[in-house]
Amino acid sequence: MTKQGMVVPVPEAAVAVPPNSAPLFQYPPPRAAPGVAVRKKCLQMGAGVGVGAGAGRIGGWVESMRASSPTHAKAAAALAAGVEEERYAAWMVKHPSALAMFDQLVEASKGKQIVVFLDYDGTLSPIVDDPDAAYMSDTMRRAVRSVAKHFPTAIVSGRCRDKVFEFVKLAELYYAGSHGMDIKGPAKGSRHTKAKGGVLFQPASQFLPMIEQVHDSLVEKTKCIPGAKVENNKFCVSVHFRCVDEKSWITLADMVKSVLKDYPKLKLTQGRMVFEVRPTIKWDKGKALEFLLESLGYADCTDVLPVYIGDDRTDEDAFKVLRKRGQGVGILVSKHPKDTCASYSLQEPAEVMEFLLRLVEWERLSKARPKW
Ligand SMILES: O=P(O)(O)OC[C@H]1O[C@H](O[C@H]2O[C@H](CO)[C@@H](O)[C@H](O)[C@H]2O)[C@H](O)[C@@H](O)[C@@H]1O
Repeated sequence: MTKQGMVVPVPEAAVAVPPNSAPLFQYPPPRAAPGVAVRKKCLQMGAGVGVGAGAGRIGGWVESMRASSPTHAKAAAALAAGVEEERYAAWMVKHPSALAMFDQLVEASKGKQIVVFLDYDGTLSPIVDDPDAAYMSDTMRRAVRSVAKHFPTAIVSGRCRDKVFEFVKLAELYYAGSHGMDIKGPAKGSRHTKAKGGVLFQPASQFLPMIEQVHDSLVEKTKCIPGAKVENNKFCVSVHFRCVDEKSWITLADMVKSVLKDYPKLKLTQGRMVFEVRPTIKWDKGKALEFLLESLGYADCTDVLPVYIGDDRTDEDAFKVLRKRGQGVGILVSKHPKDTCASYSLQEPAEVMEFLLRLVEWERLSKARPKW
């Protein structure tokens, strides 16, 4: 553990470091186990995709679109060859399971206030074809409700805030919709803060009319592509290609780019089989995390431990903030090796739920434990 209390996994057995050569928790974490070929460091995840890209970049677009599909045939072939398995094992050394490392992780939180940040799609609900049907299970809802009883808890999503609230249905949480551009406190108020419910921050409000226009143009332009779906997320727009035939991906990408060329104040990023159209303002999930910590009174505190769990490229902005602060626990939800600034991993929403329930149980027991 560092001075600031950053928890970084160094699973002793897996890394096989001689006992006294390194502290148990190091920051930044060792990037590789001896003898393991490690790929490059954190990519510029979530970086904008060139809107005015020319023909030379088309190959890049397709690769990028394919990369957001874990079931792509190429990946399956690589898995069969065992390459993927080896890569996964090496990746797990760098990003061990937050469940396997749970005891060390909570040990490092002693004396600190844990604040929990949860992405929605792919973290609390499984990824499904229809974005309107990405329901959260009742058991997951109960787990999140229990977490919020013990720790300040926020949902940080690319979705429009109202939509994500419709799915989560818990009034006691903070919600940061539109990739953090629409932040609201708990409707019921929370015992964790004196802040009354209500909108806390909407840094992109002047973009509303522009986003409406772009949404309508994108709907019109892409309606000839079977399976394409345009989603209005209030301060941003998603163009889904999960259900689009791969042969039409480039056409779809070109359509999105052609609409955006008239809007230099908007940028394009890519998520899981989705293009995200967003204002160019310097605001993202990482900024939302910092804003919420500040609202909760933990701006420059060393006695706080933010735990952020997410599965998407846009969550990387939050993982980066935790690394920069030298404080907190970033957990990527993924079954596949990905370039990430997160320190830990969980495979899927079911594991996220297990992790949340363990956190609640640990907190309950630690309160019941006599303090000598
Ligand atoms: O920040 P998040 O809460 O993870 O939101 C990111 C995007 O999530 C949704 O799309 C993703 O989930 C869909 C439902 O499982 C899936 O069909 C799609 O392919 C995924 O990209 C949401 O629909 C988007 O608007 C969010 O931006």
